[in-house]
Amino acid sequence: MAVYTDVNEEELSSFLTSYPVGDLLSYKGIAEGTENSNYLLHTTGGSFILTLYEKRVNADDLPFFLGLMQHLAQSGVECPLPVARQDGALVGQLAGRHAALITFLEGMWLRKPAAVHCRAVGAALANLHIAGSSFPMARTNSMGVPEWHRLWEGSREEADTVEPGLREELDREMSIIDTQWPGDLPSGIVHADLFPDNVFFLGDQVSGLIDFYFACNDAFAYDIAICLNAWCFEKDFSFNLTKGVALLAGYQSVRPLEEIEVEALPVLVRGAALRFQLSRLYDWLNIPDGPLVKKRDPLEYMRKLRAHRHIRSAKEYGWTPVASIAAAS
Ligand SMILES: Nc1ncnc2c1ncn2[C@@H]1O[C@H](COP(=O)(O)OP(=O)(O)OP(=O)(O)O)[C@@H](O)[C@H]1O
Ligand SMILES: N[C@@H](CCO)C(=O)O
Repeated sequence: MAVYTDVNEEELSSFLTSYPVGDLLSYKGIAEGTENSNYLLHTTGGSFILTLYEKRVNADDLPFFLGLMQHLAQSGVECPLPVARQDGALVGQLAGRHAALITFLEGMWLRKPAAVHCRAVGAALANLHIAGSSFPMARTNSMGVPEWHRLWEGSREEADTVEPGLREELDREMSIIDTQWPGDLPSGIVHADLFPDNVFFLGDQVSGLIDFYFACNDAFAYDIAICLNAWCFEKDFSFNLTKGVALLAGYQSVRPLEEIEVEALPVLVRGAALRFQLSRLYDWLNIPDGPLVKKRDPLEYMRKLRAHRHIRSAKEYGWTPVASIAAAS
């Protein structure tokens, strides 16, 4: 559970007087998420999510994240709308943290997404990429390759305590990525963390995307690579090609991939697995255990990474040219 910061009723009620949301009826901490503290609020004005930003979110980035949500919501992407305070600001202060209120989205995230959901998420991702192109702000990826080195430096010495041999294996992965990571791919606003728990569904339709706190400017195909990792593996760590086909076809139904992106896909997928392997390993080794903190499996992405080593082409992830998708449908 991720409630790092407790909020009492009195301070919350006082905080809410700055927002046009009426009076507090009830609130409770949300037992999911790992980065920030989240509360579900019911007020006389409706239901909202209150987020208190914890240490990994830089306060200077909040105008970008909240402005992006506002821009995407206004461009037809289903995502929460930040609620402005009476003075127009989107960010306030609560319990010693920067805090924001966003609208509550109906729907639920899927523990076992099927191919039909992978297709829908692929299309939603491409819509986000297109809608993001008119967003005027930019943000460097704070979880890009330079940060992977920092995470690795902070984990390397103790890596073998998690699994013998991990240090040598990840040293090799880091040097492969350093030499093969592509530049100059089509880029723009990316979500950078579009895992199943960040996509809500009503039936088979996407009802909303949440958690834009890693969003940044980066290669569109890297965002697809993150989704292939997060959506298309089975519990036994085998890659489900049917889901890969569906996700990529959904994406290409909105934005066909350029050849340069198709060529780069295998190394991007491998790098995306490395990114989550490193952040989870770092957290596993460096964040103190606590009853309200859920740390994620530090080896899940290692197993995915190992599966990627055998893959050489985008076709093995399910990519097919747009013309053959059209001919088949
Ligand atoms: N707008 C929303 N509408 C409904 N529920 C929401 C909304 N935003 C967040 N939630 C709920 O809060 C949970 C945590 O939110 P979120 O994923 O943003 O937190 P986080 O700490 O940043 O987590 P993560 O580890 O995924 O980065 C979600 O799983 C969801 O249940
Ligand atoms: N989606 C990330 C958590 C950070 O948002 C992970 O599963 O490691």
